[in-house]
Amino acid sequence: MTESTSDQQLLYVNDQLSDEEIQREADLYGPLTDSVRGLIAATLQTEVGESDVRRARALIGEAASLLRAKAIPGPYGVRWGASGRKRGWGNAADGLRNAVAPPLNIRTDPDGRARTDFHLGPQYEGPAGLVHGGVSALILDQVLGDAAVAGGTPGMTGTLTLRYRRPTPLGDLYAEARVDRVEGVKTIVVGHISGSDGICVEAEGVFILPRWAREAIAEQNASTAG
Ligand SMILES: CCCCCCCCCCCCCC(=O)SCCNC(=O)CCNC(=O)[C@H](O)C(C)(C)COP(=O)(O)OP(=O)(O)OC[C@H]1O[C@@H](n2cnc3c(N)ncnc32)[C@H](O)[C@@H]1OP(=O)(O)O
Repeated sequence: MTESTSDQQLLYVNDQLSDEEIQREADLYGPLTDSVRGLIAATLQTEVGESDVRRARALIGEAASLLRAKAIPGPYGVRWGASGRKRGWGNAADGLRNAVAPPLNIRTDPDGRARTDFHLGPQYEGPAGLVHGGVSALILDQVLGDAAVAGGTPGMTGTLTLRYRRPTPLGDLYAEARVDRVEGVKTIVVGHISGSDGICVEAEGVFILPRWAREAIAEQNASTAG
């Protein structure tokens, strides 16, 4: 195992928070994230005068100092509470505390399906009025990955193949994914993003349970059996 792999594993933490504490945190930080999302869109769209822009900068600086007065030193990681409820709240695609992430609210089924109705505002623009292709890839990576998790075969993205069939308009969109097949440690998932005119982007992903996770599971199984 490399040093960076073991560093990464340290960011998977069971912090034993109760469901009530987790909900309290979600109720506190979710609206904060939404406020910052609003700020990102306002920053992009504002046409106020120079002095108001300067004043806004000062206010944002003040808010950032207030929040940084007590903060974790690095990434949020992935955390589990006492009941097993998972929080990937730093996730760039759907983290509850990450204002860069569009609010995806992905729903899953245990048969390996995931879907989400979502809205992409002007901050996700690539070509004029259209969704940036990298943003579509980000969302499909997450939705396909969540389908693999839901089906009981989680993994890191090994390969993600996309076909951009038609331009994806900003605004209200839908994405879905399903596990197509499992081949040993590889889970092959297919999915798409669609807009009001139909499917815009199709995706196929190969999700692989990494070697370190396979070894950890094998060790755990051996110690349970012994
Ligand atoms: C707990 C685990 C994490 C769970 C995360 C849940 C997140 C949920 C949300 C997720 C959404 C967000 C998700 C993200 O953003 S994940 C972030 C983006 N992805 C990465 O950073 C992955 C980086 N790569 C790796 O970590 C390793 O290379 C992986 C883990 C992919 C394989 O390294 P490993 O050492 O394990 O591989 P192996 O040599 O034993 O080979 C095993 C098998 O795999 C086949 N193969 C190998 N590489 C590839 C490839 N690139 N495409 C297709 N196939 C590949 C290989 O031929 C063999 O097949 P077979 O011979 O058996 O047929």
